[in-house]
Amino acid sequence: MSSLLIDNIAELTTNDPELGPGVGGRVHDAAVVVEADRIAWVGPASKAPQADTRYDAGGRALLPGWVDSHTHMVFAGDRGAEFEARMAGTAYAAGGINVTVAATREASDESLYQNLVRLTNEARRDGTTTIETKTGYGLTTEDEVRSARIAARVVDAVTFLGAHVVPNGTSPDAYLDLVTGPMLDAVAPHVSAVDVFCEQGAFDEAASRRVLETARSRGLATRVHGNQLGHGPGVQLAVKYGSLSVDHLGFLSPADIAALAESPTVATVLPACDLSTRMPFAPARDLLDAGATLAIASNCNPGTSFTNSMAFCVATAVLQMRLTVEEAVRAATLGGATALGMHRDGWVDPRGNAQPRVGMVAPGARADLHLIDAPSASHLAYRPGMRLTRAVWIAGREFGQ
Ligand SMILES: N=CN[C@@H](CCC(=O)O)C(=O)O
Ligand SMILES: [Zn+2]
Repeated sequence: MSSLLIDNIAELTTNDPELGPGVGGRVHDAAVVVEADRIAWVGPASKAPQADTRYDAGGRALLPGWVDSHTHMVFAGDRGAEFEARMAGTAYAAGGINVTVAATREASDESLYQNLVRLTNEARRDGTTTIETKTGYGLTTEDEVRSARIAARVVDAVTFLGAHVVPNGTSPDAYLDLVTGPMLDAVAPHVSAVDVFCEQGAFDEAASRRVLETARSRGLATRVHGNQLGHGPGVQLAVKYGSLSVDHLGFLSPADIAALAESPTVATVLPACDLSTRMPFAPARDLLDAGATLAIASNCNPGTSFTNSMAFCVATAVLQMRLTVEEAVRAATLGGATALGMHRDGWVDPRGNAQPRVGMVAPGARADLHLIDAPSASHLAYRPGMRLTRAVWIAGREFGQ
């Protein structure tokens, strides 16, 4: 088994309190040894063991790769005109999803696959080493299974979002029966979780409850799109049903924040989406101060957030949501891993391979690393909009820049 020593690291973010102080577990003048797909050793460069090969980090900062725990990247078509209208004053509404549904149904398998590969390559080049994506632009049994199968070839986690919106020309009751019945049966073998868009114009409290209850009764993990466009029951349902995460969170009551603070359900904020829809920023500061586990994700999709730049999301979370750099980096790495249940060893990827934990740089973790062209992680927010990625390793292999 060949080993790689990365040394001359000015600042290493480990996210491991046993390795360094603060929420980032930072180590200065550090080195890391990678063996095959895992981290074998982490510590001060002066104590680093020998390895087969050496990479000189050149006094730069090394971080865990980004874990993007919320995207919708199996789609076709473009909604630039809708975005332009929104910037001219038209409010975002859930109904826009059906525009992408129509284009996605029309697209060939190959073009959906190629679009997903293009988007995931963009993300990986920019330091994202773990990617979740959702179905939800097919909304027939055949199109949802197709989306899940295509996603399973490319990403690390696939979530079934048949309950995204009621497709045009279908009755809400009939669709709910389908999405909690035959459609779920057909898609379940290809996904690791079920999501529901609990919002006005999508699925109300009773319908969302039924989606979550059915998924739970089948032993599937759940997630919720909640409290995006207004106050609503999304957070409370996610907590009640033990969902892995509830995502968006622009409109939270004190009781919602308290519920998340006391629950293992991860609060996932989506700063690029808040910006791109001109909605209020989710109260990430309040959530952290209350004690909730926080994740930051891109929500890359053609309607509300057409970016997969986690660095942009982190910069926005620092500059606009009042997080410290360490907090934002942790939320975009270990926070995302927790939201996906990948912060522990042994999670199974869509190809059926058991994987080591992600989201930290610690012995035994997957060797997912992101070297930036800066002496410290602070530059991610200090130099907003700059592409700082210098090198990326995914499971120990360097990803081409
Ligand atoms: N909110 C629901 N789904 C996506 C938007 C999908 C779309 O508009 O196409 C989201 O997370 O923002
Ligand atoms: Zn989403």
